[in-house]
Amino acid sequence: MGVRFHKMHGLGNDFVVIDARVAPVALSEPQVRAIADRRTGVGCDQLILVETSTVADARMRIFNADGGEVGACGNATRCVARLLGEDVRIETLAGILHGKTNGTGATIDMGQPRFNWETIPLAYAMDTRDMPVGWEGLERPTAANVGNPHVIFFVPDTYAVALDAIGPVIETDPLFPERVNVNIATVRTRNAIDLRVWERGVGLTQACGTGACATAVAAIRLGLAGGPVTVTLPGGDLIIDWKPGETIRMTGPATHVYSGEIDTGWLG
Ligand SMILES: N[C@H](CCC[C@H](N)C(=O)O)C(=O)O
Repeated sequence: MGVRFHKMHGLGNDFVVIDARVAPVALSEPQVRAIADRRTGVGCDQLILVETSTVADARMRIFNADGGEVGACGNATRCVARLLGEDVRIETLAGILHGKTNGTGATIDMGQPRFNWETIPLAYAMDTRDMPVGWEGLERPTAANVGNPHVIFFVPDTYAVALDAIGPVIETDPLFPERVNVNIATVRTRNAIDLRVWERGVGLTQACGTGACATAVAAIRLGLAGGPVTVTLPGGDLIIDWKPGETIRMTGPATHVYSGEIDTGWLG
């Protein structure tokens, strides 16, 4: 008797999705890490548990590859929407999200962004539009919470930044009590942004849906862009639409690769 799962991804940000609505599944942090391991496990950036909900069509729980449970995952939300149906409401730790599937993906209403330092959260008060901090040449970022914490640096060339080196330093800086997702963005036009992300609890990913949301919203808030914004990540494009006072709409692909079964004997 094993645990059935769906291997899915959004622009290469990949997931093991376990539908636990019929038979509940409880996984410890070490078990999540074991499943996420790309050599000895199935391999994924995040493990997603789909459970029953009393307030929505289903509840989505999100676990990073390091085993930690977090509040939001944009790319996985599109994948879960495709599993659930055409027009769905998904309960998450960050609130109830509304999703509509289309041809090869989905549009998700990701809720309203938050900007106050306490909501990011930061360890002490500061203006999150232009933060008086810096790390090895990356200066004056901005921050947003879109169900999870993001710090965003606007730079001339995102691909010139050694994100694999500086990402973990910023992710674990004491300024961020819950750690943080690190976004390095280049605004190409008012409707086009290049983005790379060092994800909290994972590392470099091919795409980050909440990172694209946080970055597009930050650019619009700072007057650098106007919605809808095409955010180009290493894995491809997401379309983010937002105006101040509105909720964020994210549109992009969601791919089902295969379904399989994890041997619970191995899982321990
Ligand atoms: N690493 C994120 C969760 C997954 C976000 C990303 N995969 C997305 O598509 O939004 C965090 O710890 O908040």
